[in-house]
Amino acid sequence: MERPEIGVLGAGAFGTALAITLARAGRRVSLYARDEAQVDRMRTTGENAARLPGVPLPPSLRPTAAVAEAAAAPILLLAVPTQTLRRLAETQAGALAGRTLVACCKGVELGSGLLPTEVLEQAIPGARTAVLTGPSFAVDIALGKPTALTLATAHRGGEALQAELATPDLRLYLTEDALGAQLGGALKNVIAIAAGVVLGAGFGESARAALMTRGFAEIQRLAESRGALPETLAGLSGFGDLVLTCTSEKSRNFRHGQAIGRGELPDGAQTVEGVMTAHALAADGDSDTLPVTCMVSALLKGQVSLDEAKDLLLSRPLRHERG
Ligand SMILES: NC(=O)c1ccc[n+]([C@@H]2O[C@H](COP(=O)([O-])OP(=O)(O)OC[C@H]3O[C@@H](n4cnc5c(N)ncnc54)[C@H](O)[C@@H]3O)[C@@H](O)[C@H]2O)c1
Ligand SMILES: O=P(O)(O)OC[C@H](O)CO
Repeated sequence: MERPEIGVLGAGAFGTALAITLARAGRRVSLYARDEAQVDRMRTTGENAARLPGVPLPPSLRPTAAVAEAAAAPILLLAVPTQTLRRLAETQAGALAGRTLVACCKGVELGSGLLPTEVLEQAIPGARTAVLTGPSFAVDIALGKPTALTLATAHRGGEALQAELATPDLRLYLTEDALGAQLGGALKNVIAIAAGVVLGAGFGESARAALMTRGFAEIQRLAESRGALPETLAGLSGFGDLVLTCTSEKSRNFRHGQAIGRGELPDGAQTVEGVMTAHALAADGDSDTLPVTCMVSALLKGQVSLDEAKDLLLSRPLRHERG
C-alpha cells in the first residue's frame, strides 16, 4: 500500500530540510512556499538556494505555491516561525481542518503566551496536533547526518505518526508531553541568546557552563510548574537542544547573543525565535522565577546595559545549589 503524502508548509531552512529527508526516504512530499518566485527557482534549479544552498531536492519533492495542493496531504508539517503560525493557521483554516498538524517551530507567541500547538488548537478548533522538536540543525538533516528528535502529541495515534515521519537518518522518540517538549524547545533559545552574550562579551566558557546550568534549572522550574514531566525536560527537546544551541555557532540564537555581547548589531534578517519568546515569557514572569529570561528580554530592549546584564547573569546571590 502506498504511504500517504506529506505536506510541508513553509519552505525555510527547517521545512526544506524535513521535506528533503522525507523525500529521500521515498515519501511523496509537497513543499509549500508562499513566494511563487521562490517556487519557480526551486523547480528550475533543483535546490532551495535561499535557505539550503547546495543540497539537491529529491525528485519526489514537489515545491508548490498553492497551499491547497500541499494541504491535501493528511499529515502537514508547519515549519514557519512561531510568530507567524497563527496567521498561517487562520488564513488557511479551511485547508488545514481535518489534517494532522505537526508544529515544527520552537517558541511562545507574543501577546497570548501560547505554545505552537495551543495556537493551532485555538485557530482550528478540534485540530489533531503534534510537535516535532529537539536538537537539529536544518543543514545536518538535509545532508543526511544522523539526528534524533522528539515527536510529542497529547492526541491518539502518536505511534502511527512516529512511523510515518521517521526516516533512516531521522530517529523520532515519542512522548505525550507536548507541553514539556514545547516549553523546553522555546526556552532553550532564550538561554542560547544568553550563552552567546556570555561568550561574545568574553566572559569565558566556564561562565557559559554556569549559565547553561542555571538556564536548565530555569527551564525545569517553569515547565514543571505548568505540569511538564521532568523526563521530557531532561530529554532531547530540553537538555539535548539546550546543549546544541548554546554551544554551536550554527545556532542563530547563539550568534544573535554573541553579536550583542561583542557590541555589534545582530543580523536582523534571520529567524531568531528566542527574542520574541523572551519578551513573551518576561511579560508574564518575574526575575525570581525567570532570571535569565527576564535579563535577556531587558537586554534586548535596551533596558539594561551589558555590564548590568553580566552582574544579573553571573553574580546572583549566594545560595544553596538546589535552590
Ligand atoms: N533552521 C533550523 O536549523 C531549525 C531546526 C529546528 C527547528 N527550527 C525551527 O523551525 C522554525 C522555522 O525556522 P526556519 O529555520 O525554517 O526559518 P527560516 O527563516 O529559514 O524560514 C521561515 C520560513 O517561513 C516562511 N513563512 C513565514 N510565514 C509564513 C506563512 N504565513 N506562510 C507560509 N510561509 C511562511 C518564510 O517565508 C520562510 O521561508 C523555527 O521555529 C525554528 O526554531 C529550525
Ligand atoms: O538556529 P537556531 O538557534 O534557531 O537553532 C536551530 C535549532 O533549533 C537547533 O536545535
